[in-house]
Formats: sequence, structure tokens, C-alpha cells
Amino acid sequence: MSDLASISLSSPLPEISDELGRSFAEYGFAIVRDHGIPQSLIDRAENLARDFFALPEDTKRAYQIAGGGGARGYTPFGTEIAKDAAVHDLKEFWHVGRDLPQGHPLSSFMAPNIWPSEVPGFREVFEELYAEFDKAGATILRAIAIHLGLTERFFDDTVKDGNSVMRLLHYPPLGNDVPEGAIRAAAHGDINTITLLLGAEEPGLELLNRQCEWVPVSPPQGALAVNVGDMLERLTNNRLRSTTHRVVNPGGEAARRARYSMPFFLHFRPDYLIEPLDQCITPGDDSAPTITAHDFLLQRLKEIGLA
Ligand SMILES: O=C(O)CCC(=O)C(=O)O
Ligand SMILES: [Fe+2]
Repeated sequence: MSDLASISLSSPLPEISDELGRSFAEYGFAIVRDHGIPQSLIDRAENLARDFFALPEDTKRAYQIAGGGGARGYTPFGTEIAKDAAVHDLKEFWHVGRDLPQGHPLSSFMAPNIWPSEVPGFREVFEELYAEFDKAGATILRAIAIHLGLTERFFDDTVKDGNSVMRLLHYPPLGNDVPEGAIRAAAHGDINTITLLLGAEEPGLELLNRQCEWVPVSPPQGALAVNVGDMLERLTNNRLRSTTHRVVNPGGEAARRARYSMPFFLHFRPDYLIEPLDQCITPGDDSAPTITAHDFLLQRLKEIGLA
């Protein structure tokens, strides 16, 4: 059991900020309802993800970018391995990133998107969903800023043109050939600032609480599970926690179902210097050294086999 906050994002932000902050300090997670992303768009996106992953393996692999670290396009089943895990995750995924205008000073950090020509409407729908995630994320960050005693708009510039990534995940039905110890997504912390996750109604997502117990995260239909990533944890000098989480293999009937989920990994801009906030430091604290968001990301991607 947990008392994860369940928050309506249509409430005035000063009214929800401390409840959100409390949940992030205790669990690193909160449920966010009324986030403004239209349910019809979510439904269309999920259907397109299903259409894409149903394509033949060879067709999908044509969208794997060699040497691209999986930052855009397709990453096949059996590629990603969580830090310190012994076996690969049971998932395949597609990444959509930010498309910056030509000549933008941050373009060198962000490869252009690619799109599967076999799935009509894919590009339009996922561009729209990316923009909606961006908007909802900015609102959640405003609530976090209020909670931390910063100006409400503190995070606006820190994430403007950041290399946020939307991941379309497919965990296939579990066959009889699951390698010993393999689960859908092994225990990990997210690298980025905050993550907004759609599709976690299908069971399996669990967080590790302070008592080292695995607790299910079960958002109601259409709600977001939102969690703090390592970058925000570092910026807040561990006041907000980047909590270890995983996706376990369901039993019974659910084992024969695929799981589709869509996390949006909201990132700082690559040149943002992550320096622990004064508001989160008490004299005598040993806080982490400063590092740019880009260098921090590279360090972590190497650890999970993606860079
Ligand atoms: O599929 C999920 O529910 C969570 C996925 C996740 O934690 C991740 O991709 O980082
Ligand atoms: Fe995650």
C-alpha cells in the first residue's frame, strides 16, 4: 500500500504543489489526472503503436539507426539492459525526439526524427502527442517550482528546446522461452528530469519504497504516472527522489497480453548546468559537483548499453 498523491492538474498550482512535492519526496512518483492530453489522441497513439509493432521484424529493423544509441527510431527486442542487470529487458521500442529548426544552436545534440512510412498518420499523431506531453510537463514543473520555493517559471528556460524523448514501448506476450530472471523492464531509475507515463493501467509497474518493498503503481484510465528522474534528484540535492522502478511479468491471463506504454522523458536543455539548488542545500551538505545535462546523459546511456 502507498499513499501516492493523485492530483488534478486543472487545480490552481499553488493548491497542489505541496501534495505533489510530498509524494515526490516520499515515493518519487505521483498520479496526475486532468493533465490536458486528450483521451482521443492517446487512443489514436496507442492504436498506431500497435500497428507499428505488428510489422514484420525486418521492416522494423530498417528503422534502427546504427551508432545512434537508440535516440531516434526503432530499438529491437533484447537490446536495452538495465544498469547492473544480468539479462536484457523483454521489450522493443520506438523513440521520437524534438525536431529543432535548421541551424538551431542545439541541433548538434538532437538527431532528426525518422518516421515509419508503413503506418499512415504516425508522424502527425506522435508530433501532436509530443507537443501535448511537453505542455503538461511544463505545467507539472511549475507546480514543482512552487513547492521548492522557486519562482513559478523557474524551469521554463531550463527545459526549453531540451532533448526530451517520447518512448513507445511494446512488451510482447510472455512465451515459454523467457530467459531465466528476465522481466519486462528490470529495476532502474530514469535519467532525465521528470517522466510522464501513459499506459500504465496494464499491470506490472512497481516502485521501490523507502522500506525496500515493491509497491504497484496503478493509475486510473488515462491518468499519468509521473516520476522524478536522476537529473531533478541531483538538482534538488536528493530532496525529490528518483525512485527505482520496474515492470514485472504478469501472471495468468495478462501474461498472454502485450503491454503498450508511452513514457515521455522530459529533459533539461543539453547545455543546462545541473547545480544543486541553494533552496535544497543545508550548510555542511556534501552536494554533487555541477555537470551539464548532456554529459550526465552520456554517462548514464553508456551504463545501459545505449551509447
Ligand atoms: O512501461 C512502463 O510502464 C514503464 C517504463 C519505464 O519505466 C521506462 O521505460 O523507463
Ligand atoms: Fe523508467
